[in-house]
Amino acid sequence: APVLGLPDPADMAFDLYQPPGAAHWLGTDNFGRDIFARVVWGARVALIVAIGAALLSILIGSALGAVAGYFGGWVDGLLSRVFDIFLLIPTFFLILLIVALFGASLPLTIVAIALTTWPRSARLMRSQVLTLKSRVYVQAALAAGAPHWWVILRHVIPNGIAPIVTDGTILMGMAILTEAGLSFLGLGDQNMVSWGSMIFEGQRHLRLAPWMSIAPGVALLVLVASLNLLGDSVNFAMNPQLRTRGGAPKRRRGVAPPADEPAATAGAPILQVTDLRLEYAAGDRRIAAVDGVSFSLPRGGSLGIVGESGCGKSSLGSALLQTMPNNAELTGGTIRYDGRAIVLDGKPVIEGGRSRIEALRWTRMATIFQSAMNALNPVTTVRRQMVDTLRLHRPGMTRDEATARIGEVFDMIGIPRSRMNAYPHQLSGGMRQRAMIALSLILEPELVIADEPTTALDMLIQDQILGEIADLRERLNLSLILVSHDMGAVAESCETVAVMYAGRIVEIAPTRRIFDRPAHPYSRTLISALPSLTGPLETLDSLPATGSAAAEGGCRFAHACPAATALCRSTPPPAVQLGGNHVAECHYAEEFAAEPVDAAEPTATEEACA
Ligand SMILES: Nc1ncnc2c1ncn2[C@@H]1O[C@H](COP(=O)(O)OP(=O)(O)OP(=O)(O)O)[C@@H](O)[C@H]1O
Repeated sequence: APVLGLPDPADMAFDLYQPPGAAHWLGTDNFGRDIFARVVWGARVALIVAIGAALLSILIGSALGAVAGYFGGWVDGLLSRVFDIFLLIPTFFLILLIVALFGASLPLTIVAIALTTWPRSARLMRSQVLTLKSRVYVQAALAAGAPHWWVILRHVIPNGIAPIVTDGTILMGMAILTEAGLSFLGLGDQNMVSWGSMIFEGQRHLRLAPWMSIAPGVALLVLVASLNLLGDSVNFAMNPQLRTRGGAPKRRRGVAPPADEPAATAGAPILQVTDLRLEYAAGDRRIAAVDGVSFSLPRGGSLGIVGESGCGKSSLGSALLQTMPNNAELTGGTIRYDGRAIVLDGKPVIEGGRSRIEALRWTRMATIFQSAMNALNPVTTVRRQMVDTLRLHRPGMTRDEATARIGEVFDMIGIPRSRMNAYPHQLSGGMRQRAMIALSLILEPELVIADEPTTALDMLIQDQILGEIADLRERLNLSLILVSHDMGAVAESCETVAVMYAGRIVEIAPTRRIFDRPAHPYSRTLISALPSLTGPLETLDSLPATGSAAAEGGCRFAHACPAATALCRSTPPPAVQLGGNHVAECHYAEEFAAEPVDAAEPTATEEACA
């Protein structure tokens, strides 16, 4: 108010009960005091109470909540009872007691509000910490020798604070309303201008000067509503996931099936992808994660998609199933399942009010996720999750029939039936991944998309699981897409290999053929990086990070290619057909294909392919 040059809120004039006008924007009260000046001064009291009470409440609540959640056991039991006791104390009663004992003052009002609201922050922080403490980065910090207080301060509180800060803005609103209520009752600090006391005075003169109570009432409403909106914005700003993935899966605008679409033809590939493009919105940037991918998978066939981390393999997998995050968009391309379009020009095909992919997902096209621990619901038994999936798609199925079907799939995957009622955390990593495979097969799909199904498992279990997938594929005549960064794993399980680099399939060929005659220098690098079974140990060359040559118009691998020429740097390579379903995007594909890769020693994979 002093900055705005407003009159002193206590200044009295002779213009009593002046309605709002040019001289007094919000009018004057029964003593001729300027209401606008008093509303602005009142805002100061409201904000002091709001910030003071919320800060105190969050500080006490977060600290005690973090300790309770982190240490658990009797510490948690004791502190939780303390939270409960404080939650039971009525704020007004406590303040009445304080006013009676110490007299009314603003700091005491702040302390009283904080004393009754901190358990709210404490409970919130406790539940955050209960989840966070089992995270791997917390375990890693402890294993590295960090003391508990450091782990709480450095890892637990910063990761759990976002919802508490958001709740803090709601606490601020509550504190303002409580202070206004107290002042209304005459229990506030009488030396300060408060909206509550203004409303009280206003209601006594309501007929004569309604503006006296309307002005502080509206100010109260606007400030509390603004704080709630601020809470939403703080949450949005502190949680990057809300900006990218937040909310329910996005409903994407669909298209009707093409009028001239032929009926499903026998012998059509189970999956046919043409020029598929997927982009992510990351702030102002667009990331073209899948940049014109085409391939075709025959029924019962198997395709391995390999490439380095970040080349777009998982994005391609999610585009095929239409399970992309909300910041992803298909910007073009067609996907046909069994001859019928499920995506046309980047848009999902809708038929009878439902997208075709929804009708196919899990029943005919299933997926095996990368990390079974994240994919399986931790608070539900494996059997329960499978029963739910079965009954969702087959509503007539009884619980006993569902359990019998789960038993069959468990036998097939090699998990003892007795483990059906286990929770995911009670299973070993390999068993959990097998349970994930069982879940993907429960509805007898025709096509399975496995995204790095053996990551995080030891070599022996990796090998067993890949062997089981290959075996199941043969027994059930499944079609398989295996996404992996491991050329060897793909060679063991798939008939065809597609090598991806910077969002494109740069080479695709039957497995034996790509190992014998790789025609793209990137595939050659991947193959020569496979360990030799009998040769001496070699130091591997590393590749520079994915380049931006594509943006400049050349081959996207040119910056890392030992054989790149001026042509590679200036002109995008054509898709060179090398015969026998072998295609490579390289200006010199024919020359490379004529040159065997490293004939000296058989690699582990070559043995597997043989
Ligand atoms: N949700 C997202 N928002 C923004 N960019 C993303 C998102 N997910 C992936 N990307 C980017 O898209 C590109 C392709 O990522 P993708 O996860 O598909 O690669 P990948 O080959 O599967 O890698 P990895 O083997 O490590 O899983 C990368 O540049 C990645 O940073």
